[in-house]
Amino acid sequence: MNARVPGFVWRIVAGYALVAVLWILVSDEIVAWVAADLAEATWISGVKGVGFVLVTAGLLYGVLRRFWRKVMLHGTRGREATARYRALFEHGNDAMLVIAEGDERILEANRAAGLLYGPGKQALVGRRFSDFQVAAPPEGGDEAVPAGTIWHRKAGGLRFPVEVATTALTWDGEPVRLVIVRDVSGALAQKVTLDRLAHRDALTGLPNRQVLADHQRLAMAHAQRTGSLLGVCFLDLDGFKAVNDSFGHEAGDELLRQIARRIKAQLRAGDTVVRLGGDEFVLLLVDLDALAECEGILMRVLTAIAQPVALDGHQARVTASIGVAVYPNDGLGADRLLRDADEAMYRAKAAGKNRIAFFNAILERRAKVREELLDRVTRAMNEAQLTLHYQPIVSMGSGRVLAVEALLRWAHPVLGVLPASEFLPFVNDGRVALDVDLFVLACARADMAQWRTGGCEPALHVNLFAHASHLPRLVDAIAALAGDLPAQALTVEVDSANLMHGAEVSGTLLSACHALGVRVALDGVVAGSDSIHAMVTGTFDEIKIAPGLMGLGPGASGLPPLVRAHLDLAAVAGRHLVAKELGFPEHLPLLAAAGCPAVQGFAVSKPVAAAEVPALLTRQFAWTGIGSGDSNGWI
Ligand SMILES: Nc1nc2c(ncn2[C@@H]2O[C@H](COP(=O)(O)OP(=O)(O)OP(=O)(O)O)[C@@H](O)[C@H]2O)c(=O)[nH]1
Repeated sequence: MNARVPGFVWRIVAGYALVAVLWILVSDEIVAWVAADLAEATWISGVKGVGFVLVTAGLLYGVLRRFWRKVMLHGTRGREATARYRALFEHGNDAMLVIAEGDERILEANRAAGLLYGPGKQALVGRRFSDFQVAAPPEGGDEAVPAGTIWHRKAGGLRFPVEVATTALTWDGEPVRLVIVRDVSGALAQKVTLDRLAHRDALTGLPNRQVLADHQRLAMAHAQRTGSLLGVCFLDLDGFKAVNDSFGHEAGDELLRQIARRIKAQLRAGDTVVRLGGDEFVLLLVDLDALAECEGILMRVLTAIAQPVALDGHQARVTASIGVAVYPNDGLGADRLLRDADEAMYRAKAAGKNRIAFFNAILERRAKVREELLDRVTRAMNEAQLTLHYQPIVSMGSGRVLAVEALLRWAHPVLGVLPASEFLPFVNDGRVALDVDLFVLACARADMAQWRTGGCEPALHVNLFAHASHLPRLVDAIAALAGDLPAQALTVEVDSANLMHGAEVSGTLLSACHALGVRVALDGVVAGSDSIHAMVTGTFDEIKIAPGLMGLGPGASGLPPLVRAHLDLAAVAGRHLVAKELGFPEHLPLLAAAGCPAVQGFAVSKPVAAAEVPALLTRQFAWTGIGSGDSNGWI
C-alpha cells in the first residue's frame, strides 16, 4: 500500500506554521501600539488569543471537511471500480485466471475458465497453470496450422488451440499474473479450411500449383545444404482423355483421385507430389544420392499407375510419361528446372510413353551449340562463304583426270578456310542437310556452266547426304544437274555410314539415279561387309576406299591385306575402285603395282578453285616412279 503523505498536507502545515510564527512575532507589537493602557492591552490580547483559536479552528474544519469528502469519494469510486472489474473478470467470455508469479499456482479463476477447462472454476484453484499446456495433437501437424500454436488440455483430455495473454499485477501486495486464455479452435479450423482451399487441389487433396514454388525452393535449399540431389519430375498421364471420353468426366475424376493416392503411396517421407491441373503432376524427390535412386522410385510410380483402375463397374488403364531434371546437375533456377523436366517429359512421350526421360544439361548444351553451328552454316551459304573446290580423280593407267570431285570449303571470316570435314559432320542428320545438298548441286551446276563456256566439260562427282526424307526434292536437283551433262558424267557419292542407317534409302536413291543416267559411288569405305556386298552385287557404280584408314601408314613398304583384298575383289568383280585421301607419294607405286584403277588425294593434287579446273583437265599426270626408286611421284 502507498503510505506517502500527499503534497497538499505539507503545504497546509507549512502555511499554518508560517502564519502562526508571524502572528506571535507581530501581534504583541500591534497590541502595544494600539492599546492606550495595560488594561486595554490585556483585553485586546485576550480577544487576539480567542480570535486566533477560532480562525485556526475554522481553517482546520475547512481542511478536514475537504479531505474527508475526498476520502469518501475515493472509497466509493474504488469500490465501484472493484465491483466492475470483478464483474468483468467473473462474467467475461474469455477464461481468466490469476496465477502466482513463480510456481504458476492458480489463485483465482473465472466462470469461463471453469467452463473451458472443466469441471468448474473452484476445481482450478490451487492447480498449476503450466499443467494445462500439452504438445500439438498429431492432426495438429497439418501444415495449415501456424507454427507456434499453443495447445491446452481440458479435464477430459481433449486438446484445443489457445491464445494466451498475461499481465503482471499485485494481489494483496504479492506479484501475480492475470492470464487471459482464448480457445481459438473455431478460428483455426476456419483458417485451415481456407488454407486448404487456397493450397490444396480440390479434386485429389494434393498440394496445388501455389504450393509448388515454396516446396521447390525449400527442397533446393536442402539439396544445397546437404550436397544431395533433388529430382524435379514432371508427370503426365498417357491416354487419360480416352478415359474421359469412354466413361465420362466423373469417372475421369475418380481415376485422377486414385492415381494421386498411388503416386503418394510410392513416395518417401519428405518427397512431394503436386497436382498442377488436368492430368499433370510434379514430384519433388529429395535426398537422392544418385540418378539410379530417382529412377527406382519413378519406376515404382510407373508400375503403380499402370495397374488397372476400377471405375464404377468398369476397368480403365492408363500409363504415365515422366520427365526428370536433376538439381544441381541441370538448370539451376526453379523455373528452369521445371521447364527442363517438362521438356524431358515430352521426350518420354515422343519415345513411346510409359517411360522416364532424364533431361541432360550436357547433351542439351551440345545440341544448342550444334543448332548455332547449323544457323551459321545457313548464313554462310547465303553470304557466299561456302564454295566448291575440285579435286581430280586420276587414272593410274593413263595419268589423265577421270573426273573432278566437288568438295565444300567454308571461307570462315574468323577461322579462315575450313575443309568440309570440320563442319559437315555437324550438318549430317540436321535440318540443314537438304539445304547443303541443294547448295552443292546448284554451285556445281553453275561452275559446270562456266567451264562449258570455256570449252571443257569434266565428269563430276558430288557428295550428298541424301537423307531419306529429302529424296524427292533432291532427285529433282540431281536431274537438273545431270541434264546439263553427258550420260554417266555425273556421279553422286554417298557416305557408307549414311547408307548403313537406311538400306531402303540407298535402294530408292540408286534406282532414281540410275533412271537419270547418274552413277552412284559408295564413299568412305573403311572395311566390312558393306563394301564387299556392294562390290559383289554391283549395286554401286564405284567404290571409294581410304587406304590410310585401312592401315596404310607413312613409309609402308607393302599394302595392308585389307587394301589388297578390296583391290582384288574389285578386279575380280569388275568394279571401278578409287583409292582416296592419299597423302604420301610413296603409296602410289604400291597401289599401282596392285592394280588400283584410280587415285585421289594430296599426293596427286590438292583441291583447286573452280577457275583452275580447266587447266587441271589438260594436265597429263605422268607417273615417273615405277622402277625408279626414290624419285617416285606424279609430275
Ligand atoms: N475428368 C477430368 N478431366 C480433366 C480434368 N482436367 C483436365 N481434364 C481432361 O484431361 C485431358 C488431358 O488431355 P491430354 O493430356 O492431352 O490427354 P491424354 O490422352 O493423356 O494425352 P497424352 O498426354 O498425349 O497421352 C483433357 O481431355 C482434359 O479435358 C479434370 O479435372 N477431370
